[in-house]
Amino acid sequence: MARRHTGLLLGGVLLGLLGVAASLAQPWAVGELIVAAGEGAALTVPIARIAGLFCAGALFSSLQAYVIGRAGENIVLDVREVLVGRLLRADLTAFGRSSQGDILTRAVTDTSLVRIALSQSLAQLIVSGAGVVGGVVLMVLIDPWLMALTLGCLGAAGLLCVTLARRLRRAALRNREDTGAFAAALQRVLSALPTVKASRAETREAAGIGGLAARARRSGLRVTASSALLTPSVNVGTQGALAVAVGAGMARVARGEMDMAALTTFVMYLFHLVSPLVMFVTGVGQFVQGRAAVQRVDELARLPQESDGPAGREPLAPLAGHAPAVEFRDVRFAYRGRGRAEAERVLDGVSFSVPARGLTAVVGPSGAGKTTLFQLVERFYPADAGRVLLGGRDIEALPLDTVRGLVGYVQQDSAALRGTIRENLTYARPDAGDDAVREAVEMAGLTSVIARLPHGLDTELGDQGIGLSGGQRQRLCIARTLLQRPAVMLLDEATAHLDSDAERDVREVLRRVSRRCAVVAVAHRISTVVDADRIVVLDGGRVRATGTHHELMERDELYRRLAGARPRPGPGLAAPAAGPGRAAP
Ligand SMILES: Nc1ncnc2c1ncn2[C@@H]1O[C@H](COP(=O)(O)OP(=O)(O)OP(=O)(O)O)[C@@H](O)[C@H]1O
Repeated sequence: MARRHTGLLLGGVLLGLLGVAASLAQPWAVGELIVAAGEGAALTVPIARIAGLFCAGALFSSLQAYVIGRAGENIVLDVREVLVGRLLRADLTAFGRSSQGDILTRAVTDTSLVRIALSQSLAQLIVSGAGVVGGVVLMVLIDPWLMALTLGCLGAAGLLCVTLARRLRRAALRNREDTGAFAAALQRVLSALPTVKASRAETREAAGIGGLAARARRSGLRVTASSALLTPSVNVGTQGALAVAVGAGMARVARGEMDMAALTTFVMYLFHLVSPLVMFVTGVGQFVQGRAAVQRVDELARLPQESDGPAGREPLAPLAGHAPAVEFRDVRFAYRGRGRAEAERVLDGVSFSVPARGLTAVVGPSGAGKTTLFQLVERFYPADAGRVLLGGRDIEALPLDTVRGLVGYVQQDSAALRGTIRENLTYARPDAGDDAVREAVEMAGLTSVIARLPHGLDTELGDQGIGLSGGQRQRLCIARTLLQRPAVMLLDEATAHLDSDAERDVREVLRRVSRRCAVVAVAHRISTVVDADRIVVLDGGRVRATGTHHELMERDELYRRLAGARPRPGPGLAAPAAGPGRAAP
């Protein structure tokens, strides 16, 4: 990515090198001034030359700082754009393994450090390195013997710096990780603040997060200690070199092996070497710290991505009428979660089909795999074996965009986003007109709710839709999905938060929608699905029975239990009796 901005970076480096050239010429110009003064010649030209070189040096170095800073901001923008794109298209299994706080730290703070590593410090290294090399070469030309002595002192300081830089890099990486852990812990509690308060866990959490902040401080101090040692070690080296150069140089002048102008020029170069040397070493420090951030950003950018499926976009034609809208054929699936060697199978040979029109309900005990079925239809995860078909076509053979355009999904936790109600409604179809929005709102039974809000459709909601009740949020999500006009609508516990009146309304909505497309609803409350055209009973990742409410009440024991009916007496199903261990309440 830095390579894309080579032009600006090279321009900045060139300006920096011009600045170096101007400052390297300054001691030479001072030497010329001394010679001219010694000979009693006119001083106007040498003084003007020195002034010109000072101004040019200052101009070039400030231009360099601006151009390099600009390249750095451009690089950060590119990195962030790519990161955001990759995060939004990340594979959900891989995404689930990362902590969101750590992702945020990498995307926000580490990318800023990347700028320093890839632009400022890199350019600083090149420019100040050139200043050091240029100065050393000129000093060798003036007096190689004196320069050899000086280099001895600088070399010792250089070795120390390399050791410190290595330590700094390790400390910086550790510090970035500790900062990420702190952010992750903070994000964890902020996203569940009401739970934290209700559990009276504020003090405990504050202590835990405070501990992580203290750990970040400790590794930050190690970074500071290593970088604080870097610059003084160069200073000691250059001061030692200066003392040696002046002492040995004066002895050479006294012996007549060197003239005073040459020694002055040499010492001035040595002074001039200090600044680029310090900058070089600071640049090394920043660069190694930035490299630690680059490594973390790079890891984030490698997050596995969802595959788009076949190239191109297939038109969102309604599904063919003759084929089932959705069909599961012997589907097996297990979540590959964090550090689980052997993932537990969640779906174990599921087969059933959903007609192109009508209401199909999926019921079953908690953990039976109902939500997982929906996740596979949305292609959030691929099936391990078997096939999921959409309108008779294997979803793996359809472009991802087409699959998600055809399928509308109202999640169990009714996700609403920060923004206005209108923005939430048109999220899946930003071009929806007012009439379409009104129709969807009406169908989802939200008209009166919105009419009571102070700004109607333009009322702002907080994070996760704060500002609406759970049931209202759920209906908002239903309206959003309706607006998308999907061929298959998946509703996960769409009536869980509704009272019986609202539930009756939503049931009516589902009935109406199911005349237009296939509706598949997961429900715990059997009352929501009694009038479903077909009910699939899922248990332990397998389809246990299918049929209408009456058929299942007749023949399926689990369904009767879910429906809250009295179990029929039969083998192995004795009516509950109070045993000796059970006390009456
Ligand atoms: N992202 C995930 N990673 C790992 N395991 C998961 C994940 N999501 C669900 N599971 C596991 O898969 C199993 C089925 O979960 P699923 O959410 O499909 O059940 P469900 O029938 O919808 O349950 P409920 O009615 O309680 O919502 C559960 O045992 C659960 O622990």
